[in-house]
Amino acid sequence: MSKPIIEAHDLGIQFVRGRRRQLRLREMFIHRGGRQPAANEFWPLRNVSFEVQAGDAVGVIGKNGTGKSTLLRLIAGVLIQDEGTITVRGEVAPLLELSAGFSNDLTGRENVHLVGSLHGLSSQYLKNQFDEIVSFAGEQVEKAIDTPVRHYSSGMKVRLGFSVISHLQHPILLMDEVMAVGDTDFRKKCYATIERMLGEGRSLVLVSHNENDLTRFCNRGLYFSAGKLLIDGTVREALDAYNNVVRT
Ligand SMILES: Nc1ncnc2c1ncn2[C@@H]1O[C@H](COP(=O)(O)OP(=O)(O)OP(=O)(O)O)[C@@H](O)[C@H]1O
Repeated sequence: MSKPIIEAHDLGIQFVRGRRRQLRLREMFIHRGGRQPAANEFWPLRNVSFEVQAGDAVGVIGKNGTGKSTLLRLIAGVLIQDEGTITVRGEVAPLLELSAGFSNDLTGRENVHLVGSLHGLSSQYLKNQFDEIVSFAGEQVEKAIDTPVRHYSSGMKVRLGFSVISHLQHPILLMDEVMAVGDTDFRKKCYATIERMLGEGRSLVLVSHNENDLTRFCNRGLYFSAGKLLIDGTVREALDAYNNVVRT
C-alpha cells in the first residue's frame, strides 16, 4: 500500500490567548522584555495523530473553537506546529478563507492572475481559462470583473476565489465551510465541482457543521473536542459522537 497522503503524529500547536498590543519601550524595561504570562498560552490542538490515504474524503467535526480550522491551516502549511510532525505528500488546493488572498485595490481580473499565479497556474493557462473562471463565478462577478475587489460583496469574493482554486490540479483539497457562504446556485456549483474532483481520485479534508454535506462527500470522520482527536472512524461514527455531545 502506498504511503498516506497526509500523516500527522502527535501534532500540537500553541497559541497565545488575547495577545496584548506590543509593549511600550518603558514597559519593556520594567518587564525586562519578558514574555506574556504563561496563563495566556494554550494548545488549540495537541497529541493529534491520524493518516489520510489518497482518495479519502475526511470530515472534520467538532464544536466551535475546537481547532478544526487550525488543523486545516497546519495541513496547508500556513501554520507551523510546535510539537510532533505533519507530512503532506502532494500539493494542496486550499478552499479556505477564499477572499483572504485577494488584494482589495486590484480588480477581479488582476486578482485572478495574482492568486492563480501564486498557486502555480501559468499565465498562459490563466489567459486560456480566464473566461471560464469568471463565468463560473457568476453574472454579478462577470459584470464587475474590472472593478476593484474592495467593492465586491463577500459572496462575490468567495465565488471568484473558489473559481480560481477549483482550477488547480492539486491532489489534496482543503475546505472550510465554503459552501455555507454562497447562495443555492453557488452551492450547486460547489457540489458538482467537489464531486468531479473526488471522482478524479483526489483527497478531501472538509471542515463542516452541515451533516448533509459531510455524509454526502466523506467516507471518514475525525471528531475533535477541546483540541483532542476523540474519534477517528467513519463519518457516521464521528457525527454520532458529535451529536451525542451537542444534544445533551
Ligand atoms: N492566531 C490565533 N491566535 C490565538 N488564538 C487563536 C488563533 N487562531 C485561533 N485561535 C483560537 O484557537 C482555538 C481554535 O480555533 P479554530 O479556529 O481552529 O477553531 P474551529 O474548531 O475551527 O472553530 P469554528 O467551528 O468556530 O470555526 C479557538 O479558541 C480560537 O479562538
